[in-house]
Amino acid sequence: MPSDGPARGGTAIESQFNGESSGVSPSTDQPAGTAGRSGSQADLSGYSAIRSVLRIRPFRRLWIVLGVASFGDWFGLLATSVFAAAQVEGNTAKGAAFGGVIAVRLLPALLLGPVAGVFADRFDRRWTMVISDVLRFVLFASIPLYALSGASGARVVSWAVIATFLIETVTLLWIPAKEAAVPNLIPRARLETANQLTLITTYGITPVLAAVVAASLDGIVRAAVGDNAPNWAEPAQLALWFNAFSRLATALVVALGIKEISQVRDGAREHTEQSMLRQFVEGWRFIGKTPLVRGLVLGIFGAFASGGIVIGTGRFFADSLGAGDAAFSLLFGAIFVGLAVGIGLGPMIVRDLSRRRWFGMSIVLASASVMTLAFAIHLSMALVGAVLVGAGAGMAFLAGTTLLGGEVADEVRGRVFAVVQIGTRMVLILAIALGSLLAGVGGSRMLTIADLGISVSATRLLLLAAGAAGIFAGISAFGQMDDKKGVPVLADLWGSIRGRPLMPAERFVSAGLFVVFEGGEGAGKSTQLAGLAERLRDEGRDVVVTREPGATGIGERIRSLVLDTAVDEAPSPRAEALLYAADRAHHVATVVRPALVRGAVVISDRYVDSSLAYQGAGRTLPVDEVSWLSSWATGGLKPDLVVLLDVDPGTGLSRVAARNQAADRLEAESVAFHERVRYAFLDLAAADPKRYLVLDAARPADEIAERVARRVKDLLGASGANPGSANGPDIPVQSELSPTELVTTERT
Ligand SMILES: Nc1ncnc2c1ncn2[C@@H]1O[C@H](COP(=O)(O)OP(=O)(O)OP(=O)(O)O)[C@@H](O)[C@H]1O
Ligand SMILES: Cc1cn([C@H]2C[C@H](O)[C@@H](COP(=O)(O)O)O2)c(=O)[nH]c1=O
Repeated sequence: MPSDGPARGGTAIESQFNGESSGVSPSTDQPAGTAGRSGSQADLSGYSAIRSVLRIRPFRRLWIVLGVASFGDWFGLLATSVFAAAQVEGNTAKGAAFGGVIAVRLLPALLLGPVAGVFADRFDRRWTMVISDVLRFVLFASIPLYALSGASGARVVSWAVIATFLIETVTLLWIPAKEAAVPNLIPRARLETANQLTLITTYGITPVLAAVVAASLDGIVRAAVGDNAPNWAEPAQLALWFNAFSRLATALVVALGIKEISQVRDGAREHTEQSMLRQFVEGWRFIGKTPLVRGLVLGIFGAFASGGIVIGTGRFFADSLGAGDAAFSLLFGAIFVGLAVGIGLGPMIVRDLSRRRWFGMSIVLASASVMTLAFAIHLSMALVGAVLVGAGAGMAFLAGTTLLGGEVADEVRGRVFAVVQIGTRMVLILAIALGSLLAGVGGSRMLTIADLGISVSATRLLLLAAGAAGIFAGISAFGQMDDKKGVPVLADLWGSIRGRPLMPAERFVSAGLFVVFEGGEGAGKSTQLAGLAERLRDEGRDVVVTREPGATGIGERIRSLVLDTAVDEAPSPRAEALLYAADRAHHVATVVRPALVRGAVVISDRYVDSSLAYQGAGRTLPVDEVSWLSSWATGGLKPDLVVLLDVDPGTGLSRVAARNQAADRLEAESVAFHERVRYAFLDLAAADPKRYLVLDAARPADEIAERVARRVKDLLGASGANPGSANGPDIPVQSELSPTELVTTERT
């Protein structure tokens, strides 16, 4: 089986990029779930992202030799099987020889796999790779050499089987060493692109190329040397020689050209002091105890199990559609097309979606598509389903490998990869075997429901069950790994596709209460806010009175920029929205949050809703964009209570005019503008009545003050906000944005 999988980068060693990294510094402290992505990465187009990855010399060299070796492996896989079959006479013997070589390739993983990862974490990975490749060179070359020695066909096949077993055993040591080493060559930000590149090379380009070359090799050889070609020029033997020398080339390049692979970090050195048994046990313990890794492993196994069922039942399924072998090949091809689409285009589609979420969602997509196959009544439906199965599986594979590389520590990476690699093989083989066995045994029954004749076949029931199991695995993986708990999944996906993923609320513990006064011009906010503060202070509470814009030094300057008509140049609507957001970000970070943490009652004259009403409805900017901006600026902090003083713009503006001060830039806006603002406020309140207290601002000020005080008192009773203490209570009170409320677009 081709042995070079994706690169799983995580921690980069800066010195490796000297002169070649185009100044991108590696990052080791990205938040969970973002492995493989960063702002800079997201900004790069697919082509320039690939170019920037290939500028990293050690990775470029490795990618080239791995491409050649992968071609050699596919070529070798085809060749060894055909070669073995060619050595014996009769269909049964040929079939046994062909199948024997394939089966023997899978066997070592089952027997020796569990210890392979320990080698990768224990010994120098470069030399593990080099020695493994030299051994593989010798073993691959030994098969055609033995055939040339004149040994009987049966002996040659026996040796081919033994050599293949040994090659696969050595490969088991090589894969985890390579997988665990490559992440150290690539900065996290470029990991996903590196994985795309290696996956497409390994599972897309090289197998196709190998199949084409294998199919045309016979003709090429005959054209070159005529019909009496010497034994060594037999296509199968040539393929084995190529496979052998490609491994020698890999060994040489890794030994002499990619010395960076040998670099070991301190943590890894400590572990080499442990016994192999201890390291082995610790590897399993790590997988069992770490939710992320557990989720990844479960998800990958689930996806491979449903994939295996699809492959195992493929032929029966094609028959159930009334189509034959051609349909089976088409379906198989459709899955590969889907895989390529998922791996190649997936990241461009989902953009900055959390990779942890993407992983679970992709498994659910693949599994749901498996389920739809069960209901396909026409080949065209089945083809669409098969493309989606492939796309989901491809995206899950890419996300999973990137996450494993980016978030599993270097010192256990080899063991984790070994478990994944062995587990997937076992699950795949079992699922294929079980799928074809059950589909064959189960046959198909015709049920008549009402007047409809419905064919219920075991194949379709199996597909249904596999899809359901896959969905279960995907949802479980999602639950274990989710790094944006509570943020609505579909809205997050949709937002990400549009370039605006939702953010989880920033973690912080509030011990206070956050009250905001909102309303149009002259509604009486300042009057009410001052009254409430006074009452609370009289009760001995720690009260912080603040406002937007202009509560801080920076805020004051922003206030002047947006409102002061003496500043000649009026900001454009988008600039205005950004300025308010900047004021808010600074205000929340330096005034509001610290006060809430301390246990104070924070009362603010205006907050996020003003932006939604004025910049959104008033200036007619897209409200969801303004909302996203504010969410980002505040880290998702929402008030506990919004007191909306609803006023007719005519009344409010006349109160303002009575002050005999020059109108600021927004007060000077048209009545229609202020009407839009008023109704936007009312809409916001209607969408979340529990959080709002809407009062008629035309009522007497005292009456309004009473109503506000009563509501705040209730809240203070419920929240336990700290009266007068400079230190918050030990028990945190949740004042954070409830995640479902992040999508303020929904309410507007
Ligand atoms: N309920 C009320 N009835 C009548 N007048 C009021 C009432 N509340 C406040 N006022 C008066 O209306 C004017 C504006 O009040 P205030 O400054 O409190 O409003 P505001 O909403 O803060 O205004 P701005 O939008 O300019 O910030 C003041 O002169 C105030 O005395
Ligand atoms: C926070 C915020 C405010 N505005 C507008 C609303 C008012 O016209 C002024 C603030 O003046 P006030 O006398 O302090 O009420 O700014 C806005 O347009 N967008 C916002 O986010």
